[in-house]
Amino acid sequence: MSKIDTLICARWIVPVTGTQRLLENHAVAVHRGAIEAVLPIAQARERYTPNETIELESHVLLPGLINTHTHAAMNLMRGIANDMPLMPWLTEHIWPIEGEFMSPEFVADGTDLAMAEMLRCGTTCFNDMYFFPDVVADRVDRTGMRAAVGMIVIDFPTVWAANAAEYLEKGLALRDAWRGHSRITTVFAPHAPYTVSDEPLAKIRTYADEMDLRVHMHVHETAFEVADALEKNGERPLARLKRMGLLTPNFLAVHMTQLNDDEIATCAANGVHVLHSPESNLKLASGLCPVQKLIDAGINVTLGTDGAASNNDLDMIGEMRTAAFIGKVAANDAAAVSADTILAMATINGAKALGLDDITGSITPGKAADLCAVDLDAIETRPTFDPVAAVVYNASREQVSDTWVAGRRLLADRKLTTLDEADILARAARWQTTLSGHARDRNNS
Ligand SMILES: CSC[C@H]1O[C@@H](n2cnc3c(O)ncnc32)[C@H](O)[C@@H]1O
Ligand SMILES: [Zn+2]
Repeated sequence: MSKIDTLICARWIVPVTGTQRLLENHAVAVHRGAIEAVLPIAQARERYTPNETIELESHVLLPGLINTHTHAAMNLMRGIANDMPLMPWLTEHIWPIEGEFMSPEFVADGTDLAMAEMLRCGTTCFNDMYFFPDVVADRVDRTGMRAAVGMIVIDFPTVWAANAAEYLEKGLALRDAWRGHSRITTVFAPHAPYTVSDEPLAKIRTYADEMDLRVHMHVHETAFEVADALEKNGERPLARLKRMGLLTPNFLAVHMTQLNDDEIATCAANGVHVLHSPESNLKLASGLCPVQKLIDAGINVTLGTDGAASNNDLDMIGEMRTAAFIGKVAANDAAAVSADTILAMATINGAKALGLDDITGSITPGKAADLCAVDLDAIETRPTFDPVAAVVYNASREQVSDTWVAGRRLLADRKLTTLDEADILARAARWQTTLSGHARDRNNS
C-alpha cells in the first residue's frame, strides 16, 4: 500500500487525451500536487492509503477548465455599459472609467471577484491581460490558481505606465519577479493592432523570439478594425503582423472573427493559436469566428470568456455550450464543433496555447492535479447517456462541485477554500457605489 494525499473516486472520468474517451468508476490518485495514477476504484482502494478520499458518486471528473482570454479585474465593470459595439463601448465607457478609477485596489478586488467566479465554474487556469499585472500575479499566488499574466503594452499612457518603453520595462520586471513559479507564467500582451505601433511590436517580437514567450493580442475582432486599418495603412492587421514576423507558434490571436481563406492558411502555416471568445463576440455583435474551418486547417483553437464587462460572465461551462452552438451555425453543419471538440478546446488546447501542456489540460499521470467535478445528478442532466455531451450541452456552472489546482481543493462542495466570499462581495459592493454615479452619467449623456 502506498501513501498518497488524496484519492478521488468518480462515477465518470474524462481524461481528454490518451486512448480512453470515458472511464467509468475510476479513481485519480493525487500526491504532492500531481496525478499519480488513474485506475479502477477497486484497484485504487487496494493499492493506496490516502490521507483523504473523496467520493463523487454521480459526478464526472474533468481536467480543470482553461480560460484563455480574460481581463479578470473587469468583473467590477460587469453590466456597466451594455448593448453597443466594441469601439463606442471602449472609447465612451470602459476606457474613461479605467482612466479615472484604475488602481492596485481595483485590480486586487476585481481579480478576486473574478477568481471566485472562475473557480465556481471549474476553471483552474486563466490567461489575463490587464493593468497592474503585478497585482494580478500576487492575487493568483495567494488564491492558488494557475495563470498566465499579461505583460501589457498599449500606445497611450495609463496609471500603470507612461509609454511603450515603460510598459515593456515593467513587463520584463514582472517576468523576472515570477520566473520559476510553479503556477504563474508571464506572456506579452500587446492590446491590439490598432493600439500598438510598430516600434513596441517589433521589440515584443524580438523579446518573444529570444525568450520563447507567448504574445497574446486582440486581432481582427471586428469588421471595423479591419476596414479602418485598410483605410489608414492600406494593410489588413494580420498582414501587418505577418510582415513584422509576429505570426509564430508563440502568437495567441484573440477573437479572429474577420478572416479570409488566405489568412486562415497563413495562421495554420505559422502555428498561430486562436483564442475564441464567442459570447463577447456575440454580445458586442463583433462577428463569428469560423471555428470548424480553423480546426480543419490544423489551427489550435481554445476557449476564453473575455472580460465580464463584455460577456457578461466568466462561465466556461456556458461558454462551451455557446461555442458549440454558434460553431455549428458558422459552419452550417450540425456535426461541426462537437462536444468532444469543445471540451478539448476548453482544456488541452488551452494548455497547448499557453505552453503548459506538459503540466495541465488533461487527466494524465505526471501532470498537475488540476481538476474539476460536475455533479450530473440533477433534473437538468438526467438521463445521462453521454457525460461529455451533458457537460457541454446542458449542464450549468452551479453543478460544478469541486475544483482542484495542483492537488489543492480550492472549491470544496461549492465552498471556496482560499477566498472569502463575504469579503469579496463587500468589496464589490463598495466599487459598485464608487462607479455607479459615473455609469449613470455616461448612460444618460
Ligand atoms: C491593456 S489592458 C486590456 C485592455 O483591453 C480592454 N478590453 C477589454 N475587452 C476588450 C475587447 O473585447 N477588445 C478590445 N479591448 C478590450 C480593457 O478594457 C483594457 O483597457
Ligand atoms: Zn479581450
